[in-house]
Amino acid sequence: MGPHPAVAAIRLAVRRVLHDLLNENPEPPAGERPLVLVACSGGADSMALASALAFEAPKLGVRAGGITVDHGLQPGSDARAEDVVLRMSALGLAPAESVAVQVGRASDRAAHGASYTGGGGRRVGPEAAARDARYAALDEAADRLGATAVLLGHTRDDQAETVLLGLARGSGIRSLSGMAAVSGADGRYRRPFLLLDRQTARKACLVQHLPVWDDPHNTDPAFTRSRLRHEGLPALEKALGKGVVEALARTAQLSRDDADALDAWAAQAAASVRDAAGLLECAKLYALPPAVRRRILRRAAIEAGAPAGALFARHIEEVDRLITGWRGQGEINLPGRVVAQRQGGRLVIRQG
Ligand SMILES: Nc1ncnc2c1ncn2[C@@H]1O[C@H](COP(=O)(O)OP(=O)(O)OP(=O)(O)O)[C@@H](O)[C@H]1O
Repeated sequence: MGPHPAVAAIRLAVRRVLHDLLNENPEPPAGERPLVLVACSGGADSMALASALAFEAPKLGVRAGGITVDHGLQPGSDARAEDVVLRMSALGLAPAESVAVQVGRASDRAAHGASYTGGGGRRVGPEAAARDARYAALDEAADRLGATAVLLGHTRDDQAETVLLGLARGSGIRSLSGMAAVSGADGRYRRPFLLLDRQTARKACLVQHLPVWDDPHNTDPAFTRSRLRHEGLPALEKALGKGVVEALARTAQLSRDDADALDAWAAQAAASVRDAAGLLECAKLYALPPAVRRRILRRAAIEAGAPAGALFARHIEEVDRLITGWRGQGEINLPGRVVAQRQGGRLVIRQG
């Protein structure tokens, strides 16, 4: 008898990613077997992922290890992290490690010297600060251990939530495109479960008798994502039907393809709208479709020193009005002390 369908599904998802990794890296360094790590919180999604990696990796000549990050946000989190390490070891993952980070202040350092500042020192909320600290620690662990990839347990449900959060921000199709299946430096992070629903991951843990830890943050209504998970999405499903999660995940994929195409178009067009001195020509910008023009403006603002995370759609719209709604406006102030100004048919964006 084959494995339970949920177990078969999680294993297939991981096998596909391992095949991709082996195809991309046919020659592992110094003839060693490649190492793939799972980032495991001890929750159902990443425990299911850990079990599937431990099962599939040896069959493909891949070493499988696991890292759990102790954010130190709750009393006893260190003991829980050690417990996750034991569970990962019991699955056969080696190395299996916990890495402690401190979340909260920009001066904090993750263990082993990894640092986080929330991307250029921008101000971050508690959820984002924990995430930044976690990725810094995972990056550091992957470098130190020479791992080819780090697997993350985000599911289709997480993807649907991310799309809705992007939709609510109102900042264009890039923010609707959710999480990428492949991301990070050299495509280090992989999300094998992005097309798999959370219930399947949970079921796979249940039938394999894997104990899972439910993060109290996931049900705490103080957190936006938790409210969305427990109130927003169920209400949408009630109003629109059960297919909503799948449709939102599909929206993510379609939006990502569109956003990538528009980014590529904008990158090409950016050169053709500059004069010999490299300044942006307003008439040429005016002739471009708004989606392409705004991308060029955004890129120019970032190149001038505006921090990407602080640059919102409304900033770019204001700069765009210097092109499309010119009535002699003055300078537009952007984050990072960047100033945009129209001067004699040219758009000048520079740090003031
Ligand atoms: N403390 C942690 N240590 C290591 N990896 C983590 C940790 N927290 C999250 N991750 C990774 O990030 C993924 C997404 O985490 P998140 O908390 O957003 O979602 P989740 O649905 O609660 O996942 P899980 O059920 O695995 O906890 C996890 O599946 C895991 O791969």
